[in-house]
Amino acid sequence: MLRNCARLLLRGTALSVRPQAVHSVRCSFPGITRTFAEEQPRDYGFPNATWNSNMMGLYQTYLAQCNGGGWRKIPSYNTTVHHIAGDPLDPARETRLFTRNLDQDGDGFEYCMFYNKAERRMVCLFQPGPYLEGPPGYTHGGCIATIIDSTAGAGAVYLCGSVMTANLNINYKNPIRLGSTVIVDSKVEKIENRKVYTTCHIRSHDDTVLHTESTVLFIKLNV
Ligand SMILES: CCCCCCCCCC(=O)SCCNC(=O)CCNC(=O)[C@H](O)C(C)(C)COP(=O)(O)OP(=O)(O)OC[C@H]1O[C@@H](n2cnc3c(N)ncnc32)[C@H](O)[C@@H]1OP(=O)(O)O
Repeated sequence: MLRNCARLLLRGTALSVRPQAVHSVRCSFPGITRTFAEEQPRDYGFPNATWNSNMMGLYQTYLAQCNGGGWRKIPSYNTTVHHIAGDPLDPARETRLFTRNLDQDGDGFEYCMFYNKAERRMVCLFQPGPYLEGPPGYTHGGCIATIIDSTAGAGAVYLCGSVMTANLNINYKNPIRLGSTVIVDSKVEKIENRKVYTTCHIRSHDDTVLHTESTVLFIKLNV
């Protein structure tokens, strides 16, 4: 049963999304204007007005490396597919991805991801919002664990297909100020049968501060 649930959850999180809510969103930034078709689910990995200048600068830097530089931008939706035969979830029920569960842009997890298959890396540009507070003014450790798990998990999924987190170890080195921009950099180091070993570091936007170092073990499900 647990295994089936895991399959359903992770199959959904992998590479496709349920075409669900109707969104009509316009994002305008210097050089970037996008209007989303009504029936298209919103890709939350595109800039919005709450992104600070460091977030925008890094976004443009990674985006530039998507043209022949080995990177590609990963779409980010607010829900996962669970309309699969035998799904124990009620198909009529709305679910939301934990990291995309707030309605107001900027309040919670603001992030976008870029994937480099050759380097087995998934990089997440992350700007924690005010509703992720732990210590006054700083990001809650559980939220930091979440963005590590999500980034390393996405990297494992893009390389290996459906996986489930089995173990997550974090050394918290320096607190992350709310509203700042950090780089979550994960890498698949080793694959042994069903076990996918990853490392993940979080550094400040300018690479001067190491916030966390971590290892995450994922177990492949569809083997
Ligand atoms: C694009 C979008 C991407 C989104 C990414 C999303 C990231 C978020 C991911 C999550 O949040 S997942 C939710 C949190 N994780 C869980 O709830 C997992 C709960 N645990 C389980 O479901 C099962 O324990 C698990 C699927 C991980 C493994 O159960 P299995 O029955 O499939 O495997 P098994 O126990 O036989 O172990 C398989 C191998 O892994 C090893 N293993 C399992 N758990 C381990 C562990 N904790 N530490 C070390 N090794 C472990 C185990 O020893 C064995 O090694 P060997 O093949 O060498 O014998």
